[in-house]
Amino acid sequence: MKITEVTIRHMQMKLKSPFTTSFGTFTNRDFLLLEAKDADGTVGWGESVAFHAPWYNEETLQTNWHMLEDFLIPLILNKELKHPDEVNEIFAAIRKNNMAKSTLEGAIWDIYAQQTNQSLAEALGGEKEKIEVGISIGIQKSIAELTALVEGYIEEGYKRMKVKIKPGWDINVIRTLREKFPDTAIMADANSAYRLEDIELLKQLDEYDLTMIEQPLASDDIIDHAQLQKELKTPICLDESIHSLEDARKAVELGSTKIINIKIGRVGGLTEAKKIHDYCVENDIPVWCGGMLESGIGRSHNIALTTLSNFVLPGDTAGSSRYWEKDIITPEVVAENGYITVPTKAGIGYEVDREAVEAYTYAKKVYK
Ligand SMILES: O=C(O)CCC(=O)C1=CC=C[C@@H](O)[C@@H]1C(=O)O
Ligand SMILES: [Mg+2]
Repeated sequence: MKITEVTIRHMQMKLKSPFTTSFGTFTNRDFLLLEAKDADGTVGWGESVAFHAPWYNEETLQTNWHMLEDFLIPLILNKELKHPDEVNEIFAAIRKNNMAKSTLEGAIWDIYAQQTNQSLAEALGGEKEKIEVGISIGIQKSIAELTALVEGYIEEGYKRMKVKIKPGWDINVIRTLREKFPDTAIMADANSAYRLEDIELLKQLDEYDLTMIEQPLASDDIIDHAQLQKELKTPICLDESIHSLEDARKAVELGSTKIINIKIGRVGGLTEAKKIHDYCVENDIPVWCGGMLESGIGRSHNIALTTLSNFVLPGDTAGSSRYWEKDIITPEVVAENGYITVPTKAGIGYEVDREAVEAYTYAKKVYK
């Protein structure tokens, strides 16, 4: 492999429904789409999951563009590569900026899979022909609106509901959902909205048979989570706290988490995501694939990663129609009865709808 050209596009796609978390609400998804071309003409696609503002982590669409233009693309352009794992090693010299790294690395994995005539799932060592997925629902204006949404998604066949919680929108919400949906798998994502002082309130959640509580405490913490997990029956799942295999090892050894939400962008790419998966296999820690409101490109990478054996819990990779009037891939990602069939074509397994890409492109730049 030798990447001879990279195009970065700032994409703007309107979300079908606003997404509210303990950080705030947004109705559009601005993100970077990266198209890499190999010397032999093969084209691979990657997607930055950084948001327009640094609310989920310290990265933004703009910091990603700066890091790709000034550091990451220059390290890769016209360099002979034998395997995408080399990108993880080359980028180790650059501190953090994982979402920027993941954007370019993902496109190179796509090229490698095509050149070796494998689906991205096979290239990663995936085994599944279909993957189980759930739905993540943002904070709603009322509990009635939330329960109506949950009812609708259960009718669509999704079997796991992820709801957001924050102080003042927690116990009543979970109690109502559990009463209305006694047999549905329900999990709560707090996005660091609580403190260790809230331990008595969080312990009340143990009554409702949640599959997990995601990231209840600070986004850079594993110490207080270990303390909290000792007091909770419900498994803690870490998301924002885990940026690397080393973070995962320390959190597991401390007892800070019993489940890990792996997000390719947050951990710096597919190679690191696979390392975390493999470590969790050895330590009996189930994992699942989180979502970042991706377009079909990021969604296709999530699907491929989720085919690895230890992705045993439904992830947040719902169908395209949950997010977009029109996605930028064909066919769109479709979840049937809570399952997505894994594409078998070489690479990400979907065609990119270039007309739709151009229609959503706000700005673009080519690097040669
Ligand atoms: O992509 C999806 O549908 C899931 C999105 C989602 O739940 C999240 C995205 C980004 C930050 C949070 O709000 C939340 C998460 O932490 O998992
Ligand atoms: Mg989360």
